[in-house]
Amino acid sequence: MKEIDLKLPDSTLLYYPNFYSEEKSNILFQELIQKIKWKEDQIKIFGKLYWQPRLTAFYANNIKTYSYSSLKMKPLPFTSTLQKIKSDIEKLADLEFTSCLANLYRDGKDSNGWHADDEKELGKNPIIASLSLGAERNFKLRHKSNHQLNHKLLLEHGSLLLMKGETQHFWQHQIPKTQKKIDKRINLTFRIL
Ligand SMILES: O=C(O)CCC(=O)C(=O)O
Ligand SMILES: [Fe+2]
Repeated sequence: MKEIDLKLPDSTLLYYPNFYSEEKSNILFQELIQKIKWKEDQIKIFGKLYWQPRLTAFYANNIKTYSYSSLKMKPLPFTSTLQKIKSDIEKLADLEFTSCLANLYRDGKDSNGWHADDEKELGKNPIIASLSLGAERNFKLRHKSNHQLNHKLLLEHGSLLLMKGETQHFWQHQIPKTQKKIDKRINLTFRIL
């Protein structure tokens, strides 16, 4: 499988543009759009409630909750499709994930603001596997101590991005809004909790 090492400092970022074929990705996209229990959540920022600019769902094979942005997500049991995707990714990454946070970006107005996946429950150097399906979106990275040090990666349909090592310690990432008229995008981030 084609592997692209982004080779950014203080990080390990590996990109697999064709983790799933176009045909397989189309099938998975349709299944996940229908079967995932997508919901709209409110998050609190400095005491004020806002709708999160995307839909989310949380799945796991344990009962550990995931907390971020004042949200506490209780897991649902993995669906068979998610379980299959999880095991495909585990073969490549050579480790086992417990949990999956799913994101649905309905259009270009949906987004995910600057953050690092550095919550305590993920451990010291978390390994996160991020699968993209549907519309392509830009993934932006910036170094925490120098925002001039940044990178842009187009996350393609059927692609997988592995974030490892000290990436979450030194870097933030985001999916910015876009003015372009674009369709839905699903992102699955597999994690160990
Ligand atoms: O949608 C993406 O590619 C990124 C999602 C993300 O960063 C997250 O859920 O923590
Ligand atoms: Fe993230």
